[in-house]
Amino acid sequence: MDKFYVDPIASGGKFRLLEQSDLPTPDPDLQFKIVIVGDSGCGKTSLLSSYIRGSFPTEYEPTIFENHRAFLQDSTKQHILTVDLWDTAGQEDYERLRRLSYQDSNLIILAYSLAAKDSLLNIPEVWAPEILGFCDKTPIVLVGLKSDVAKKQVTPAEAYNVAKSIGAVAHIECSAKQMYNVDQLFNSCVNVVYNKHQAASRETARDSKRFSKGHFRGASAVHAAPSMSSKDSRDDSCCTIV
Ligand SMILES: Nc1nc2c(ncn2[C@@H]2O[C@H](COP(=O)(O)OP(=O)(O)OP(=O)(O)O)[C@@H](O)[C@H]2O)c(=O)[nH]1
Repeated sequence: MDKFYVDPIASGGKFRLLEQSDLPTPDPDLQFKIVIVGDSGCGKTSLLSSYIRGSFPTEYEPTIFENHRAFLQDSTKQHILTVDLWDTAGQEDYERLRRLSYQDSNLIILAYSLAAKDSLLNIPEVWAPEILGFCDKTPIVLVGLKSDVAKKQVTPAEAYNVAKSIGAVAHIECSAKQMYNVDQLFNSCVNVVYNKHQAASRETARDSKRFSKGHFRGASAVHAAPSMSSKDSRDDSCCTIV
């Protein structure tokens, strides 16, 4: 069995993280929000630091809440994406605050530590139900952190089964400490949000073409329009807390 998998929606493009100093104008309609959640101490903050700053934090400080804005360019250099990365608290004390983070998210990175079996067991027990409660249409990427540890407590088969059971679009192992697979993880995540956005734009363009050609004239148009709009709202992966 493969250690990792990446569904087609999480692959295809290559996105390069840009320095703030050489930043061309970002595309205003290509703005995405990615939230990372998982057990306290599983390595979420270190992963984000490793990706954005290229450095591994030496001290552990429990996160309450933190945001990072990243700009990425696609390989054709036609688009600049704005990606807001939301770091959340794994600690129970900050549960209420964390739950506010899910609003309008385009993707959830659900993290566990390869050095702590409980953190994987908590994926279906704690984290998947919490995510489903707030944004049941938002895609999930499962990530196993601390892949550098000598004694792993999680087997590839166990992680694979959990990933499949929660419907994750990808499962990847990373090490923030060794910078292993970190760029690949975020590239997959950005592919998911970008591919979904492009698919939705193509759908909208097709719909307006059909309307402009008059395909929805007459009685059938009255029925077709509402069902299309309800499908659009189901396909929109953002979640809203009410
Ligand atoms: N060996 C190893 N240790 C890591 C790695 N990533 C993080 N750690 C260590 O794990 C501990 C917790 O890391 P954090 O990134 O702060 O964990 P967190 O998930 O953000 O924790 P909370 O803020 O409490 O939710 C720290 O002592 C890190 O040094 C890694 O890739 N390998």
